[in-house]
Amino acid sequence: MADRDLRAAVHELAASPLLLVALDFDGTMAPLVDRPEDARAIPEARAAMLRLAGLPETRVALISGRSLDSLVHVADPPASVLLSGSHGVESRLDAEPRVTLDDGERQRLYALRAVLDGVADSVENAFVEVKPAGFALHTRLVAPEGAAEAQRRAREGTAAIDGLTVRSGSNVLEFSVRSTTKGDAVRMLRDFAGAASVLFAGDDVTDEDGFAVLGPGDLGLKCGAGPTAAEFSVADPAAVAAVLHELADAREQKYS
Ligand SMILES: O=P(O)(O)OC[C@H]1O[C@H](O[C@H]2O[C@H](CO)[C@@H](O)[C@H](O)[C@H]2O)[C@H](O)[C@@H](O)[C@@H]1O
Repeated sequence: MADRDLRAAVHELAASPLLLVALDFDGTMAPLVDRPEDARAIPEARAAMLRLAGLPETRVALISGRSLDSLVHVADPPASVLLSGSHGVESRLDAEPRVTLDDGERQRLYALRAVLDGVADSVENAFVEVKPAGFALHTRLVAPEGAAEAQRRAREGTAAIDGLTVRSGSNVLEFSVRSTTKGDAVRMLRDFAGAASVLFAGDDVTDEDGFAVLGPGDLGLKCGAGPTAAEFSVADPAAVAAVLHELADAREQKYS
């Protein structure tokens, strides 16, 4: 870690009373890969997550756009790690998670599925990922013109369905019948943990909602290039892991 300002901020954060370390998964802990089910945290990031989760007065959370099931599959977090999935729709907070959709939401979900399946079936290598309150149309393996066309048709075909939240991510277009964001997830997890300070790390456009709700005493860490509301940016998941290990070192000293 070469950035002195970031190092100073990490050491300040380490001195906080109850600390929440909230981490996005894909692109932040894990490099992006072709098939969502193959993504895994790099070993250094996983080790940092486990170190921090074992420290006193420190809660670790994963905040992901993935469904909880998918997040658990790829991240394999210990039970003490708090989870927020589907962009804030689902959560696992020291207890079994559950999402119950109302009738209207269920009907919108069926209508959504019909449109997105139609698009994916007609575009080679496009596929739909199922989540409890929505779907992700993946186009990473589709040729660029085909990907743009698939996303255009998906937007057009779902335009008549009320109350949808549509998010564009990395080679993915996501649709949800709920409008929660990662900002809602950060707020909820901060309250649940009773955290005095929060570190939130993320890489994608949807993580900007999480950075936007951070305040004084918190630390926002963007992974990768591009405009961001986060206070600091680092290059890649390895650099995120280095920051997390620095935080764990400093926090271990505080409690030794
Ligand atoms: O909030 P995150 O944890 O960053 O999740 C965002 C989306 O991640 C997954 O899709 C992305 O990663 C895949 C695996 O590397 C990649 O194949 C895909 O192109 C990316 O968009 C996940 O599949 C989505 O459900 C998440 O919303």
